[in-house]
Formats: sequence, structure tokens, C-alpha cells
Amino acid sequence: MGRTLAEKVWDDHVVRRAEGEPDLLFIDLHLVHEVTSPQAFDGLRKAGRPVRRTDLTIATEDHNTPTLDIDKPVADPVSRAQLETLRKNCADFGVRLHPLGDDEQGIVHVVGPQLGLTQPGTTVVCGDSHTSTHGAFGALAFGIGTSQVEHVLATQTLSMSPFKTMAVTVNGELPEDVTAKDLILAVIAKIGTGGGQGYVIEYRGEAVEKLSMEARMTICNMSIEAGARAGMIAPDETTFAYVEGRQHAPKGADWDEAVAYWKTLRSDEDAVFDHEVVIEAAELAPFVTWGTNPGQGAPLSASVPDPASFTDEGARYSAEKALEYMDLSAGQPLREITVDTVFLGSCTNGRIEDLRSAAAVLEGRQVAEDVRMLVVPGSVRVALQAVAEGLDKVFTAAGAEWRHAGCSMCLGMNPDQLQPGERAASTSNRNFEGRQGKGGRTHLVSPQVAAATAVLGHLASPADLSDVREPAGV
Ligand SMILES: CC(C)[C@H](C(=O)O)[C@@H](O)C(=O)O
Ligand code: SF4
Repeated sequence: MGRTLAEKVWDDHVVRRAEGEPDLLFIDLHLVHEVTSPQAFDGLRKAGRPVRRTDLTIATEDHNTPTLDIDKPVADPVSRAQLETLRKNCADFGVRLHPLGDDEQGIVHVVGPQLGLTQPGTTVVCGDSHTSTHGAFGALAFGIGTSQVEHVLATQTLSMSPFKTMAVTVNGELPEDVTAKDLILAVIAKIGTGGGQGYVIEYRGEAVEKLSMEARMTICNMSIEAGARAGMIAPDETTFAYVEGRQHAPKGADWDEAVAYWKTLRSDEDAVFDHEVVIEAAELAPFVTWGTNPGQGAPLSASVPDPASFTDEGARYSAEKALEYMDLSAGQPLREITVDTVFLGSCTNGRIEDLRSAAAVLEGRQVAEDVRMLVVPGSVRVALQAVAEGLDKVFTAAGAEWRHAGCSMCLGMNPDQLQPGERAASTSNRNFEGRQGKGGRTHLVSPQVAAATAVLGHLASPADLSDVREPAGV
């Protein structure tokens, strides 16, 4: 019987298999950040063990880093301690680290791909749930817990139980105003935040094949929000073109050999998935969330749903709670929801293409009075590229704040936070209660919707802006 892409990558990494036991997998790339690594390094220290493969391990600082005044000491003592601990651990164990201030620093899931470390057919792990991002390259990429981080540091292997496979096939072409973010929010709304539990999801179909690597990363990134263990997309010419020439990409004859292997990484025609979901791209529209989990979303043109309309009791209860927390009422048009803050950034939508598309909407326009917009590139490299293209000027001319790279307002682990009761349109991936600051309210949106929302002060898409901008030269 044929195998799926995920099964092929898995099989190629098994170093030990025994009846009734989980497989032991070799790990090609271990990404490390300050939040989930301290106890793992402590464990190694106690056991007197070194890091087994420092050449396959790389660390960056992202969650606790400030996005202003990065040349000054980190003010918050907890964050400072986290960063200092990572620096000491990396120095003690010989792990490559890109600290705050370094040109390769940034969100761990932006840094791996941009260095060419994330490659098709590899196994990638990190003590971070959004490691699923790297699956966009046809890598098998999992988030792991701190004890597993220690295991990988010590052995470069991981013990894993088998997963189920799911295919999400997106037929046809996405409408012009529909982005990868809208697509994945629609997928999660359809299958639910638990719909992917136990599965590795492979995204396929014409609409997915046409997507850029940035867009594919947005989709795989949020697989975890559907509860999936990983998300994957088969590597193709788009993938190879993205990887080629990057710092750690194979070179010369190694490149040709790698591409020949990567081309075999597709699900076989006769491969059988445990579950299949089919989506018609033409039916999709800009999508936003109204609730407090990423599955509580709807097309922007819709209204806040009535909890009573949910037949499932759990869904009804959770919608009631969400509306209460979000201070929304059933029937309210989503377009009429006003926001205080717009956050453009995160490992979901903090890449150069995301910044470009938001800048294209903001060019010649102004962020509404009473709205603050934070633009936070996913990495220093993304920031440098944006500056080279003049995007930072577009953002600041529009009245947005241009910040230093990091996780920033995606989660409240650094100074960028919502105040209690504040409402944000955010390009990040989680709208949980208090995620962006205690009492803060989050609507998940695409970069384009974020930019249009910043201009109008209420949830909006670029199509709503047609009369706001003076054409250039008039
Ligand atoms: C801090 C980290 C463990 C966490 C994760 O695993 O995803 C964070 O990145 C997040 O997005 O909530
Ligand atoms: S940007 Fe957000 S989701 Fe991504 S790693 Fe940082 S905190 Fe987690």
C-alpha cells in the first residue's frame, strides 16, 4: 500500500522499532528558546551529560524580548532572568545562540526557515507548539514538552507513538481577497479546535500548491490550533526555490542529490488517509474570529452568532462564555466591532510577505485616531528586508509603530500587552482569554484585514477601503 508524505518522513527517521513500543526517531533539527529550555539544561547538568549534537541545535531569544529599547538592560526581572539563563546554558553547553541584538535573532519559527535549516523531509522539534510551522517545507515538525527537550538535547532522538493521517484538500483557486490566514481559520472553524487531535494534517490541492512558502507556513503554523500534532505540505518547486542559496541549504552536488530525494516526498496516489476534508477555495472569504478559541470564527461579512444556534451543548456553552468575555452580542455585524489595537506580527504572520501585503493596504492611508498599530517583524532579517524595501516608512507614515523583532503582543510575556478590556485585531494565532494581556480581547485576522481594520477602526477588509485612499499623483 502507498504511504503518505508524513509516513515517508517518519519511516526515514526510525532508529529503533520494537513491537508494542513507540518508535525512536532521529531528530534533524532542534530549535530552542528561552521559555521551555531552562529545566532541560538543568536536567543535563544534573546527569553530567553534554548536548549530543550541538551542530543540530540552535537557540534564539523571542518570547521575553522587548521590542523597544533593546540596547538597554531588559527591565522586567523575570524576562531578564529567562534570557540570561538561556545565554548561560548555551555558553555552557556549546549551543549556537542568536541573542537580542544579533542579526539572526527572531521568532524561532521564522529563524529556522530563513537560515535554510528547515528543509524538506527533515524532523524538526522545539519546545514550542507552533513548531508545526516548519511542516510547510514537507518536514515532520512537532512541538515537544520540556522533558522531551532534555531527551533530544541528550540523545538527538525522540520516542514517538504513531499518529493518524488527515488530508485537507483545497480545490480550485482562492478568491483574490482571500489569504492563507483566512483559509486556515476557515479550516479550524470547520473541523473544530479538537478536530485534528492525534492527526498529522497534510494540506494539498490546487489552492495550496499555488501558495508561497510564507503562506504555507501560516497554514501549517495554525495546525496546532486544530489540535493536530503537525501540519505538512509536500515540497515542490516553490519550496526548492525558497530553500536554495540559504546559509544552511545544501550546495553543489549535495543540492542536486537533496532535490532528487525531496521530489520523492509526496503522498503516493494509493496512500490512504485516516480522514479527509475537502474545501472549495471559491467558497472562502476573509475570515475573523469572534470568540476565545481559534475555531470560533466566521466570514467578516457575517454577524456574531447566537449561542442558541449551536446544537452541540459544549459549543453553545463555550460561545456564551466567549461572548461574555469578548463583550459582544449575538447578531452584531462583525464589521461593526471597533478595536483599540492592531497587532501585525508573530510566527503566523510576521514574515516579509505579510508585512508587504499590509503595507500595500496602508500606503497613502492613515491608522485611525484612537487606534494604535504595532508592526513587529518576525525576525531581524525580516526587519532589514522591510527597511530595504521602505516598508517601515510606509508603516510609520501611516501612524503605526515600527518595532524590533520578537513574539511581542502575540502573548503577554514581554512589555507589549493589551490593557484590561482593550480589544485587538491581531495577526497572531491564539485568541484565548488574557493571551495578549490580562482582560484583553483578541480577534484573529489576516495581515490585510489587520491593515484595513487599522485604517477604519473597526474590523474590515481592504475591499471596504476603496474610497479612502487618494490615487497616487492626484
Ligand atoms: C511559550 C511557548 C511554550 C508557547 C507554545 O508552546 O506555543 C508559546 O510560544 C505560545 O505561542 O503559546
Ligand atoms: S509568535 Fe506567538 S505563537 Fe509564535 S512562538 Fe511566539 S508566542 Fe508562540
